[in-house]
Amino acid sequence: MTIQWYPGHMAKAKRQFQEKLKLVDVVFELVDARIPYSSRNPDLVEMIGNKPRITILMKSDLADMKRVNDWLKFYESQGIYAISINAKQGQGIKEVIKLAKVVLKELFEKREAKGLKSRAIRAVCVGIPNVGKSTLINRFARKNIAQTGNRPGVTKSQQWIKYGKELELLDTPGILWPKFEDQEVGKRLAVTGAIKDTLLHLDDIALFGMSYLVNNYPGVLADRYKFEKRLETEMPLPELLMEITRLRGFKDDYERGAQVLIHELRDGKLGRFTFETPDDINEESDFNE
Ligand SMILES: Nc1nc2c(ncn2[C@@H]2O[C@H](COP(=O)(O)OP(=O)(O)OP(=O)(O)O)[C@@H](O)[C@H]2O)c(=O)[nH]1
Repeated sequence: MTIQWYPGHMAKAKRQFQEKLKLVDVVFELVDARIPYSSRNPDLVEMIGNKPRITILMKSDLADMKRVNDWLKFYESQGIYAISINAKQGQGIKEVIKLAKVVLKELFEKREAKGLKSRAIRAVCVGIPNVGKSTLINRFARKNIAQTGNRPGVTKSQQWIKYGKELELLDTPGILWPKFEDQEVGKRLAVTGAIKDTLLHLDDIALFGMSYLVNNYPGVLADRYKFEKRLETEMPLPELLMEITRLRGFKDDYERGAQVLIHELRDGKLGRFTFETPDDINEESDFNE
């Protein structure tokens, strides 16, 4: 599902998320490991205030692990708890819980010192559309289908998913909008499939993806579409896209060529890529503000 965001939508989404926030100890902020900067909502930090946050880099099976590790180091340098997982295959779920326990250790020790009954950690997922919120929630749910049901003071529609005795997760996530701060961010969101193709021309997305690959992952396009590697730099990219279209057997159907290239890129058929590095954005943003 991709939502077109309007001010009314944004205000409502914010309100709904703030209601959920009241119920939890920790927020799982989901971002796409291929675009950890562009897929975050910069308003989140202000929205959650002092509440602890863990940033989860989703879809790491599609991302460039070297760059993902650079991102994890970057988060650490900023004092942000972060972890990369592959929710589709269920990898990293236990590590998320382990990290949540570390993050909340002090808070839970204080509760104990006050003589409060021990209980599971309560969490909520939040992220932009398509980032993998439902996939992650389902991963937690499969472990223990039994839901805790409604609890006094909890809105009827809010259900908790229990993961053993350790974690309770709200079964509905917070949904926040992506911010199209600039063209570049918009293109990164489009190339990974976070926003509707109709918002940008297909060939613009394809050409952006191709240019990124040629500059950062040379040889990948040539290997996939079986042309001479030197063409990646010698041929203007629109012509190269035309060539790829022909090589794929679509004659001069440039749109179809662009579409297939984008889909193959998104699905990981060309390899694993990350479209931004901490160095690209270091000066643009503070992740803690
Ligand atoms: N390769 C890969 N794909 C994933 C992963 N997690 C989710 N996906 C895919 O990403 C797409 C979106 O996942 P969802 O879980 O529906 O995302 P969502 O954030 O709940 O989306 P909305 O309902 O639009 O807000 C689906 O096609 C998933 O299969 C992952 O770890 N790896």
